[in-house]
Amino acid sequence: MVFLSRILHNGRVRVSYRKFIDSLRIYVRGGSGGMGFPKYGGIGGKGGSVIVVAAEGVTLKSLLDKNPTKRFVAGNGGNSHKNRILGEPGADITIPVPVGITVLNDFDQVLGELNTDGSSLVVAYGGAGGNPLTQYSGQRAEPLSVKLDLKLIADVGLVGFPNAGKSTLLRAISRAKPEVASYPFTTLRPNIGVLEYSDHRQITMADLPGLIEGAHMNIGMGHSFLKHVERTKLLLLVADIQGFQLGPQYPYRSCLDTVVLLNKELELYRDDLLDKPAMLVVNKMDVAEAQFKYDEVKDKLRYLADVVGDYPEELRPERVLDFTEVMAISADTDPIGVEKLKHRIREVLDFHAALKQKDVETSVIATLRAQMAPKGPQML
Ligand SMILES: Nc1nc2c(ncn2[C@@H]2O[C@H](COP(=O)(O)OP(=O)(O)OP(=O)(O)O)[C@@H](O)[C@H]2O)c(=O)[nH]1
Repeated sequence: MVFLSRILHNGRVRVSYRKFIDSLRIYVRGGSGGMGFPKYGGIGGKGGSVIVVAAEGVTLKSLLDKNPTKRFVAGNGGNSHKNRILGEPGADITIPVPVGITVLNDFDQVLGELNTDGSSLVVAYGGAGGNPLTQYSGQRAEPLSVKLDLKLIADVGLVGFPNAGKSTLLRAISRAKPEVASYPFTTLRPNIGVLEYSDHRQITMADLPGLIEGAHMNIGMGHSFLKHVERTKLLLLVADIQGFQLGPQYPYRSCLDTVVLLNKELELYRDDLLDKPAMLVVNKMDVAEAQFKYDEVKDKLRYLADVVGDYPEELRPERVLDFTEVMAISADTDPIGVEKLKHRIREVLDFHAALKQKDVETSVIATLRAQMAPKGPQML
């Protein structure tokens, strides 16, 4: 029953993305400036500002629970008077937000990103204090609405159809304890686990809700949570060797189909996600005939470009993911395979980090050469 109530809604698959909040609109206003004092030329105090500050351990839900009105107003500047010619400045107000927040204005323009603990951004300035230019009236600050949009920061993002075993893999490879169950869409919110290595290196991995074909049309959990893989350095696709079927009235999708369809959904969300380094894990290799099925399909999985032409246009991605590696494991029963995967993930991340570093060095050298060439010694 749980399964049915989760998947059937007006005959379409639709599951709400409850409890976990990854976007919140708030209303902010800087404090008004204090009144000036014309008789003595006194200047009113400036209004306080509203500042968002990233802090570990804060969630958008805890912010909302503590501030159900979602309104944040800074203190007004003090008036100037004969004992205090310069009015006292209004108190700033700080709003603690989770690390990984992007702040956007009403036009969806990015005002700033807070990606490290303690980073901050002023979202509303206070009004100027009354002075001769304002005929000594304090300036009122305009109310603004800003959107706090959370994108998790993890090194690796798990992407797969529901039930592929993403949460099982995250449990096996890290100390995270995401919920695992045999029905689709168990994962309703992203979970993050930490992969720990013997030399204390740590790599973070995010487990995202399952994605199905049509996710871009908001089917299943939709694909909006794919924003959480935008900042990951590696996409780890997980596919069930048995394929996937949401219910009897839905088409069966083979393991290869699910990978092609995931590729398509990623492309429809943001096609530059396809440029990210990617690995593929084929899971549940302990089930009957898994090895036979895998042997049949592994080359096709590795070279998707050779097979996507066989798919109808609406399912066919225009560009394909280039997997650095395709690995077959059983997340549930093969700790050695999981350990091997853990080490490959690290090698792949390190390899791409070194490539990126080399790119940066090459471009710095090219810029320096270009700057030096006209001034350096010239051979005639
Ligand atoms: N036989 C077998 N079953 C597995 C394996 N990995 C996961 N499962 C089972 O597959 C089912 C789904 O596993 P989950 O880890 O919840 O899958 P998920 O991809 O996180 O699913 P969603 O949360 O719906 O996206 C559970 O019943 C798991 O026990 C495996 O390696 N072998």
